[in-house]
Amino acid sequence: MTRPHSADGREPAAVELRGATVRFGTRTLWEGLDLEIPGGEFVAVLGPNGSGKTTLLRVLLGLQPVQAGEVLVDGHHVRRGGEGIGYIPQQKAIPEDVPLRARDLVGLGLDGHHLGLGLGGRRRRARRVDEALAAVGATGYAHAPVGRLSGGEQQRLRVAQALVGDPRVLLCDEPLLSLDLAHQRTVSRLIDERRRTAGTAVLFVTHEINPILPLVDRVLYLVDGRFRFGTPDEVMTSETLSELYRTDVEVLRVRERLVVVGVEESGHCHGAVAPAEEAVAP
Ligand SMILES: Nc1ncnc2c1ncn2[C@@H]1O[C@H](COP(=O)(O)OP(=O)(O)OP(=O)(O)O)[C@@H](O)[C@H]1O
Repeated sequence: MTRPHSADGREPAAVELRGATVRFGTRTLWEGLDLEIPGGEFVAVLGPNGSGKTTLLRVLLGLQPVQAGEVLVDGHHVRRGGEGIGYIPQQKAIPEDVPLRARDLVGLGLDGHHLGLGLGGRRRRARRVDEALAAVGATGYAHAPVGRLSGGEQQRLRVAQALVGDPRVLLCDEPLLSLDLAHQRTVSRLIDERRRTAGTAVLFVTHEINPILPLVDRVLYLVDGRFRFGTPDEVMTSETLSELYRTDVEVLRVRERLVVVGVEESGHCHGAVAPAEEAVAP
């Protein structure tokens, strides 16, 4: 894909939203969203259930139209099936009878890539798949039927599938769920390495910022149509979160971890403790 340059010859941002607005019927999910994310940046996308985090990823994938504004990936207006994006979707178990081996699933991430025809092309493709499997520690089950693998094993394959095509932008929807601590570290390290060596921009949706906090350059925090975009030090403060949630929220730093007090969420917590648990913070 050719990369258009701006008038001053600079490379375009990996991701750019200008005044983007999404509405479902009469409900405005968010409006006037401006984001400019250069290659190599790691952005955590936070917010309570239903605040529109997954919808933002769907917008970037060209699966969800915006009602106003512009959305560009690598300088091109997004379209469904566009190149250059790797996507780790929110986890759903793969049905047991899906007739795919682990390496076939990873290979799907190369569909649409032109690696050449004939034996040479097939070899290049196989090598890329082998490397991606090895990177997530999945070589040992490369030939297993995917439906028989555990949730964590399947998740590592999704990560390999998203990375195998060398994406310019990597969209991750809670990719650490159901991974044990060792594999959470493997996967975060892999994503971090990719953005450092290949300049891939990362948008990482999560309810739990602490495992990735050292990697995060900026945070996009969405709450009920309001949003804030900035460094963790700018966004993860009592003042900013109290404004966003329109209630008193306290952000504490405890041994390099962020503890958000006063925000109750159903389902998950992003380093948050509900008021009844406040005393737990050591
Ligand atoms: N196609 C659609 N039509 C109508 N409403 C939709 C559609 N897609 C999403 N929504 C609504 O938009 C809101 C945001 O959904 P989204 O999945 O983006 O939230 P989220 O922040 O990722 O939530 P979670 O943390 O629970 O995963 C939800 O209330 C959802 O029901």
